[in-house]
Amino acid sequence: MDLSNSSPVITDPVAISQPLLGGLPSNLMQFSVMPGGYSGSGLNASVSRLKIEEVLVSGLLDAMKSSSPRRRLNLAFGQDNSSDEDPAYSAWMAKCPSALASFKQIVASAQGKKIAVFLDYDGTLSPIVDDPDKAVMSPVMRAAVRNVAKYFPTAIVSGRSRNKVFEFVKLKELYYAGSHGMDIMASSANYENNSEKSKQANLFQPAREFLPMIDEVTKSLLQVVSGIEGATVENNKFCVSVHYRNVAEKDWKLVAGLVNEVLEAFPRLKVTNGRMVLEVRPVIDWDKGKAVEFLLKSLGLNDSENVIPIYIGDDRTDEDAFKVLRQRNCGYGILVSQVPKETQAFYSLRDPSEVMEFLNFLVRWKKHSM
Ligand SMILES: O=P(O)(O)OC[C@H]1O[C@H](O[C@H]2O[C@H](CO)[C@@H](O)[C@H](O)[C@H]2O)[C@H](O)[C@@H](O)[C@@H]1O
Repeated sequence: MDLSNSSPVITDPVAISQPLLGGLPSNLMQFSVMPGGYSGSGLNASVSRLKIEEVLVSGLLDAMKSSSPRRRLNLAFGQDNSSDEDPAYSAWMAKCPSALASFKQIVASAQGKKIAVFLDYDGTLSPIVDDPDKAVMSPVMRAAVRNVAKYFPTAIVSGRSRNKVFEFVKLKELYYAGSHGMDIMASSANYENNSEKSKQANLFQPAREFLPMIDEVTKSLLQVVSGIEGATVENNKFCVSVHYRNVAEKDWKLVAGLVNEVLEAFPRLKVTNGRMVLEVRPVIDWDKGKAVEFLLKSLGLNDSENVIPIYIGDDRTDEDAFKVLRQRNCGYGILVSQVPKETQAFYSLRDPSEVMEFLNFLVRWKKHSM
């Protein structure tokens, strides 16, 4: 499929019009990007403004998870079952049951249908670590993903840049959507030695217009956080991450304040809060959910009667994908979490090791049902 002209470039809400979609294949016309968050003639200031309290709460929750004394003790003994004993977690599990325990129901509903697998990267395929450059995927996890891709169309949908996540995953047989879905390679063949022209033809980059702005904001962010110990900035091509995982808690507010200040000069960018990371990205109506819809459509898997998409992710940005699956009333979102969270997912898994187990279950089930 040639997607070379299909990236609708958005410069101005008023300028959004069909001619921009000239080269988009007709079945993908619905994937035009509308500006999200614009209010009237300008941007609502709250769109880009970060709620500093939110940074504190979500950062603290994340920190608590990795530092609770009981969990540290359990980990030291090679087990991590602390959340089993927590009544709040058990109550949550009743609403969002384990995808391992519910495996039979999941595959029963997929009988005679085609499963498509969508996987987030950080916190899903690789454990969360302090240094984002060291978030490698274990060889056993890679083998599990490779096996899954032998039987089911499989895509990685990550906040990382597409190239970076490919460097971690290293599997040419998958589809990749980087930058929170804003950089989609709709053909796995393009990780072979194909020409630049053919690679471009299969790219869908709805925020291409924002590249210079992202480079510019990266420079400003690097400058403002340079004095804060532990703060780092990661350019993810169509979005930027400001990491505060290694920043002293007393300075989290400062980091959030500085990011807010920088964004005053970039009204077409917004910021959201992930796992101890502030994610700056274009204000366009495009997210991981839209990316999943796009991939389903472009891979010929849009038949919701006969295709069961399974999306596994751990982060807030994955909620957009869970929501899409709920709204389509097909497939399952699976949240990776060790703490109760408000979610649109149907099922849960506790950590990447359970994700691997689930993927292995899928492969075994498929082999036996063939
Ligand atoms: O959509 P994802 O693939 O989950 O990407 C979201 C962010 O993931 C990475 O940051 C997270 O993982 C790091 C490594 O474990 C960790 O150090 C950091 O605190 C986490 O937030 C990535 O580095 C970010 O750029 C992504 O936005």
